[in-house]
Amino acid sequence: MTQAHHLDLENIDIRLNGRPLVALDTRIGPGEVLTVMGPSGSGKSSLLAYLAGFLGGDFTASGAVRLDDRAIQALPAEERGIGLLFQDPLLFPHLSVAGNLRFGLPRHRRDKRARVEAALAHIGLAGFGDRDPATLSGGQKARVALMRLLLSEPRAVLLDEPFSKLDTQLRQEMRDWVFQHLREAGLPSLLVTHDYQDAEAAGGHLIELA
Ligand SMILES: Nc1ncnc2c1ncn2[C@@H]1O[C@H](COP(=O)(O)OP(=O)(O)OP(=O)(O)O)[C@@H](O)[C@H]1O
Repeated sequence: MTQAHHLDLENIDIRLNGRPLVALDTRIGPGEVLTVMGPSGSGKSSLLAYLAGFLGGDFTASGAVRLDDRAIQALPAEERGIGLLFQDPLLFPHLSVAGNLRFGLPRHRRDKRARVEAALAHIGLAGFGDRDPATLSGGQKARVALMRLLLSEPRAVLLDEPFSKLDTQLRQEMRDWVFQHLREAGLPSLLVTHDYQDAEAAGGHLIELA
């Protein structure tokens, strides 16, 4: 484990046009995954949007979001230190695979080339650096997306249905792979999913929004 981070969600109260939508008070420790489930419209995406810093205008929210004891709920999204992983890998089509990974690296990092090479080897894609991301398989794209996220050195991660577009076998492999990496990186994570097997593989607490 390189570093240990923790995320505190203190008395979070999200309302939509004044009506209570999400109420939550919990801590996510280093390497832990909190799974959030619930029916369509119960507020899962709104919770992620609040934590990430882009909740829409019809919503109001109160409560503190502390990342490593620092309140971040008033910071702009890019200053929060939170990484996002979505359903689609969202690789930049105009960049090579290596270019996508390089994009994740903080600007001040030196030895970028060596880091990207090491990252490619780590995800089993040594020699794939010059490839167009469109030529990768679904699983390869997903691995590049997670590695790009980890290279950006987030202090917490939000995952929004990250496996839902993968077929059953790949889904199983990817969930184990992703959760293992998040654990090893000591990152507190929040997973939104409709799949109980995702929750089981995540291994942490589960909350269900009503
Ligand atoms: N930009 C928006 N402006 C106004 N209302 C919104 C907006 N986005 C979502 N809503 C409403 O907020 C409520 C919660 O939506 P949200 O997307 O958070 O639910 P969800 O649990 O993520 O649903 P799903 O599982 O379908 O993705 C719903 O009633 C939805 O219609």
